[in-house]
Amino acid sequence: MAKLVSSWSNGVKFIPKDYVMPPERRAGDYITVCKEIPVINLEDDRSEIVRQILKACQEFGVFQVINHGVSDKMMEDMMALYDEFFNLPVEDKLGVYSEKLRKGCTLYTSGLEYAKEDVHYWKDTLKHPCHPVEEHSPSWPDKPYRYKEEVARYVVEVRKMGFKILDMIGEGLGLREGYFNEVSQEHSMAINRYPPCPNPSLAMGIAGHNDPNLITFLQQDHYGLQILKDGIWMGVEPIPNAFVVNLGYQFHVISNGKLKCVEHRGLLNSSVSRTSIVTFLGPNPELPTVVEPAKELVTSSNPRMFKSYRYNEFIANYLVMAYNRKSGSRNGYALDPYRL
Ligand SMILES: O=C(O)CCC(=O)C(=O)O
Ligand SMILES: [Fe+2]
Repeated sequence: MAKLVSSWSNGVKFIPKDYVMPPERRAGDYITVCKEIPVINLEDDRSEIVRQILKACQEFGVFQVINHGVSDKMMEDMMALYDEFFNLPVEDKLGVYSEKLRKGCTLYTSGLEYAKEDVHYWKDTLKHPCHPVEEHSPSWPDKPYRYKEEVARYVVEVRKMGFKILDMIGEGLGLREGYFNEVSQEHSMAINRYPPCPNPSLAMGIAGHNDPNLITFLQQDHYGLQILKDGIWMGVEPIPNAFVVNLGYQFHVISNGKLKCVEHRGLLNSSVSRTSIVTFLGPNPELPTVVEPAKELVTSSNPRMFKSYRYNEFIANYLVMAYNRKSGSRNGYALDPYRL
């Protein structure tokens, strides 16, 4: 518990040695904010939105949405809730704390397994499954007392928005309605907390990665999220109450390479705590759900790019690779075993 960055870093003037990244794992050069990442208004005309979303997925694999139906009040309340959660006394968080990521509701620090890391990340994360709410909410934190009620409402609203966006991507790709039902059964959340860091250029919040799932919806308060595009790291502008939507590996496979999945990372700042509230939709990692390129998207001019595989096997393999990943490994390496 004492290992949580949020419980020991307040007021520290220097970064402990085991948080100093070797030079090749630091942020390095980047473009602070990329103004080209599309911001899509979900109250526009539907066919126009479908066109914009598809273009964004083809060019970037990421976009932001505004007027998405999740109320400003709900989003602000969620940020306030997590601020309170991470500031709770240690005793109140013990019930969910673990030294490594595990199934179910977990509060952990740094990467996937603190004890095995040579250098740690300046981040704490609360992660839990969300859907069906009645099944999972008993495992969520007991404090703040309003946690279960507020998060349950957020889960419902984000889910509505998520499936609406999935429908529109499906329509843009020419897939039948409900195409993504099987591959979006798992709905989980991760709330990342990056306390202020006395020297942000030496440490790292979360290293470059692709999300393994289908699609991710991220709410952020301050700057820190960056994407890798054409070999250059670029910041994603924090727009109050917008969601950043990024595609995970499964979308790249199902779209037969037509849509990009984007590599991204999280940087730190020296003055404020940053929080990201992240919702993941994807296949259930426990089940042998088959993932493969949609038959509609395989043509003689766009031959099949990936073998079919079972998602539970993919995720087991992904985790092994994530644990063993060397810095600088190529974007998309986790899909290599399945490429044709
Ligand atoms: O905190 C962020 O902005 C990025 C978090 C993220 O990429 C993740 O939780 O998968
Ligand atoms: Fe991510």
